[in-house]
Amino acid sequence: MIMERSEDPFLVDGLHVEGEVEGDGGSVLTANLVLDLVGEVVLTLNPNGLSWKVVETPDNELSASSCLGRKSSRTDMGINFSDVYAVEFINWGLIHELTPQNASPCLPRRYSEMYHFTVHAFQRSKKQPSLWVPVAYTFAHEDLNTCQIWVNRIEAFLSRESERPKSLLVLVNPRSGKQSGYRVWETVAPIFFRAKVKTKVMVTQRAGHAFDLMVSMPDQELSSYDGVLAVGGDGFFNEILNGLLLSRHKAPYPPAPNDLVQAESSDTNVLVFDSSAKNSDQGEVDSPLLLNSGNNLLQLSKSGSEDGYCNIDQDPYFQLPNEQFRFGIIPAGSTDAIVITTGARDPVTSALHIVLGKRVSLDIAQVIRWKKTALSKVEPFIRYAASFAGYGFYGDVITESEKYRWMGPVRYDYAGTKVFLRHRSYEAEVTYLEVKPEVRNSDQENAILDSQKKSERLVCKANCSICNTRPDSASTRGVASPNSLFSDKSRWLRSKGRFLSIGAAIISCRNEKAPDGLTPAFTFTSYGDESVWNVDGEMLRAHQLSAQVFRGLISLFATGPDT
Ligand SMILES: Nc1ncnc2c1ncn2[C@@H]1O[C@H](COP(=O)(O)OP(=O)(O)OP(=O)(O)O)[C@@H](O)[C@H]1O
Repeated sequence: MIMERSEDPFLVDGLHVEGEVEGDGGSVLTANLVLDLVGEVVLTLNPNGLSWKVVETPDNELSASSCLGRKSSRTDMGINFSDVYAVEFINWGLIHELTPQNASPCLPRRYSEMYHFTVHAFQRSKKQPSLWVPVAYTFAHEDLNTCQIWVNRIEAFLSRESERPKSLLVLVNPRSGKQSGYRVWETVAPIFFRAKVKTKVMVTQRAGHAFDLMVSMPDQELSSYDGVLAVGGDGFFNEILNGLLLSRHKAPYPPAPNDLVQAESSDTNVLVFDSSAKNSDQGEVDSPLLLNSGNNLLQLSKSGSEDGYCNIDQDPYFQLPNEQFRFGIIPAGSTDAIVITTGARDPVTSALHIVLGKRVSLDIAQVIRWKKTALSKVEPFIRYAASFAGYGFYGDVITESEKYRWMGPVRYDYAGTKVFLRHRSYEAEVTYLEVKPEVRNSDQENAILDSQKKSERLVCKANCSICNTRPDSASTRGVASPNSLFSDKSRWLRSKGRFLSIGAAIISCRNEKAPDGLTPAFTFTSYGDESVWNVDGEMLRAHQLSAQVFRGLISLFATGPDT
């Protein structure tokens, strides 16, 4: 390798910024620049990122970086492109060039005027590593051209990070939490601006507005975005999720409770799913989308899909599951359960994860209300939930808490305590699919045991190796549906009696501790008339209901620290 040093301020060894990189250590570009608050540094760009070394002069022995909370230049010598979300050319301006020796780091230092550019990245909060905070490094040089070349080269490397979004639809609920949705958006908007992510921001005017927007948005327009962000809480995210999925997700329903008839079997717990049985209310469904489960099973068998997922009439523009289109949440609500289960509850951390293009697959439950009261006709009504569907205690808490919305987030504590003290129980009948443990090889078994040792509460938030290497990995990457299990008559179990509560939490991807424990489908009949379900913070009144989980149905911009 021939190393050439020219009059050019850059030392270039085997430089191919747009292509393969050759050379010792892959160094691409090196130059002397001034790092703001530090002094002169030798800055090097390599395919993975930037690194710098302080040029030792008597004047810059000490860095004053601690004034801005930045690590000392002596320990913080580099940054990976995967952690850089923007580079900005700032033009001519003041640079805090040197810290006089022995001076207090926070005293004014020597200023120079130069051209400069800023590299924006994140660092983990020292107190709470799951929180990310933005950090900026400003480099300066007297020559305009030098700065521009650095900016162009860094931008070229950043543009290779193909997972990062370029265009997002942002829906803001001004009423979220303590009425702070818009303020939260204003806090994080500069991060998107710097990262050059185009945002179309819509502030909702009323409850249901986000739902209507998503339902009516043409698929072509939807596909022009890399994702949709909810600036709000779980209820608001739920509106967006439902607005998007309701007309676009096409799959067979789980069986209605009516479709499950008791088997003439000695085992009274075993139920048989009778796919030929006519639903007593058949014919009373008017919506073409809301077919009864019998019809859906017919479609399933006609589709001939091996995995049981019925891809009927998929829209040419917006397919589901959709790897490219992601949902995102900037938490601004009262509970923010989905953000908490997938990462850190902090708007800035979320925004940084989003611009860096982090991704997790999210399991989504489809909840179908068949009957509202014992006497009502079949009224199939669909809802999707990303975190939770619960009846009994949970339904009563949401009902009670609505009376105290004026209290803000504390309403849940207040309503929860009140409902708990009532100690009610609820009569119901539940049938559910038994999920048999899958046979794993010893490596997978060991990996699971290891992760369990590390943390009892460890949750798999990504398309992790264990989930991806499971024997049924095809069905865990988004095409999963328990429909293929519906016809397995031996798997339906029934439970009848009084319950304090019935709930199902849906957690992103899979919990490694219980990969086989997630009930993929259940049906429910209450003995009383209507019961209230809490479906991701929305009240759903139902007498008969069934639900199924679709694994990895949507992609989410991760907000988690470990993704
Ligand atoms: N402009 C608006 N005015 C009044 N209500 C709105 C408006 N926009 C949205 N909403 C409604 O506000 C409800 C609650 O919003 P959101 O989920 O953001 O906050 P939250 O209830 O405080 O938080 P969480 O759901 O996490 O407990 C949503 O169900 C939505 O329908």
